[in-house]
This record gives sequence, C-alpha cells and structure tokens, in this order.
Amino acid sequence: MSDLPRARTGADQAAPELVVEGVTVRFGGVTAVADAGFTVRPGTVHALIGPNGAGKSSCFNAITGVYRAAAGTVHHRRERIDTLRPAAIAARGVARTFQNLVLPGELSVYDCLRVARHHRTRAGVLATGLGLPSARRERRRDAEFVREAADAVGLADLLGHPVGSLPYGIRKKVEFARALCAEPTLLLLDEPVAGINDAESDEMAEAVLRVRAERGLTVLLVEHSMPFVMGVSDHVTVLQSGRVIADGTPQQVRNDPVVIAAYLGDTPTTPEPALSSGELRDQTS
Ligand SMILES: Nc1ncnc2c1ncn2[C@@H]1O[C@H](COP(=O)(O)OP(=O)(O)OP(=O)(O)O)[C@@H](O)[C@H]1O
Repeated sequence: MSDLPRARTGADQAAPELVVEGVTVRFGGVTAVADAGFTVRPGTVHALIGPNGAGKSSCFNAITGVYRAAAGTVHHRRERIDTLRPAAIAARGVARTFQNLVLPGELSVYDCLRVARHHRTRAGVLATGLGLPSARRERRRDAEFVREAADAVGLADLLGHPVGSLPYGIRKKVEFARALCAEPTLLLLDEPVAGINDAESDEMAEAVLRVRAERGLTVLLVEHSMPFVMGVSDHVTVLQSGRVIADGTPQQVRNDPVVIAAYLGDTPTTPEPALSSGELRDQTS
C-alpha cells in the first residue's frame, strides 16, 4: 500500500476535529446507536468499523445532521453541531459520501463535480448571468478546483465522460471527488471501497492518504474491508450493537479479543460475520 505519511506529528495534542459524546440514535423500539463516544484528531484517518447493523451509518447520519440524536452531543472544532441542519453542518466544512451512490448519470464528471461547488459559490445569479468579472473569476476558480479534485482521485482523464457510462469503481471515485469539491476540513466516507475490486481499493487508499497529506484533511470513514481500514487508518473505533466496544490504533484493535469475538458473530442477532478472527489478523498483518 502507500508510502504516504500517516497522521501529522502532534495530532494528539491539537484540539479535536470532532468529538462524539454519549450519542444515542433510536428508530422506534430499535436503538441503532447507544451512548457512543469517540474523538477524531485533526489530520488523522479515523475508521468506524463493526459488524452489519452495528450502527455505523446511523452514527454518520447523526454527525451530519441527517438523523437527530435522541441523546448526546457532537462537537466539530469545539462547536456543537448536533443541533444544526445538514446544510449548516456542511457549510462548516463537514462533507460526506453515501454508501449508495446517487450521482446524476446524465451529467459529465466535470459537471457533476462543478455542481458540488455550489456551497462555495458567492456570486449571485445576476452577476453570473451578466458575466461580471467577479462571477468570471469565481467560475475560473471553480474549474481549477474541480480539476484538482479530479486529479487527486485519478479522474483527470475522465472529466468529459457521462457519469452513468462509467464502471461502478470509477463512480465511487467521482463520489469521493464530489465531496472534495465542497472544500471540507472533515470528510466522512461511507463505505468507500464497497463493491469494488482490489486494485481499485488500493487506488482509493492512495487517494485518501494523498488528500490527507496534501490538503491536511481529517477523514472519518466507515468500511467493512479490513485490508483497506488497516492500511489507511491511524485510529479505529469499533461498534457493536450500537455501542463502542474498542477504540485505539489498528494494531491494538485487531488484537483485541472483544473485537475478534464481535467479528465472529457470537451474538444471535449478528448477521453474517464480515471476517473470521483469523482473517482479521491475517489481512492486517
Ligand atoms: N431508518 C431506519 N429505520 C429503522 N431501523 C433502522 C434504520 N436505519 C438503521 N436501522 C437499524 O439500526 C441498526 C443499525 O443500522 P446501521 O445501518 O446504522 O448499521 P451499520 O453498522 O451501518 O450496518 P451496515 O454495515 O450493514 O451498513 C440496525 O438494526 C438497523 O436495522
């Protein structure tokens, strides 16, 4: 995997990028997330893992304002965000991708990324329509930004292609580049390598580490692929049945008997295990 550097030295001392405390998410009688807490340090790649149904996506949705937590708080750069709407959270520089791609297939890759710049657009409709200098400058800057984002994830040669004509693995990269176009400081990736092959997964890992290194981004990701998680992460939080059962470095987590038991599916309600304990160790060594 990549030679790109891991987290910046001193990340542990800096103020946290994100603090999740006592978060609970309920759907009727189902508690998806139960009193979960973890801290994401700036400039790190932090993974949230756990078996199917552990509450990872629900946790993401509580952080990004898609779901309102029944209890607990989320702070981004010391400001409370769990009371904000999704658009206000995004405007603070928190961007995300989704597990299920919802890209407009008829748009070119360029236009798809360009649309994602709208959060950052300052020029009004009138200035844009009249082609005023401020609007032209902004358009040039947007074009530059789109090209940089495409380049960062290896899409530079595909900007003219309709998104719908591209293979799934490439569309996952478009989704990633689209999130980058919002100029986030914190990027949440929901299953970035689900359904893609090993070579594409390695490219995605390279891209994650590259944007972290070059842009100083903080990345929080949910992913089932242990080789990917162990290859890119500085820190791993493990959820099971909505609760945090382990939190530490990839090395600490992969040797934790509680985590291995969770992946073996030793509770009657846990569906198919994502990995056997042997695989968890083998694939991460
Ligand atoms: N919209 C919803 N309505 C009702 N129950 C839900 C909803 N979303 C999630 N759940 C339930 O909450 C629990 C946690 O689901 P969640 O999708 O957050 O887990 P996950 O760890 O992301 O799972 P996966 O890895 O399979 O995507 C599960 O029991 C799930 O069935």
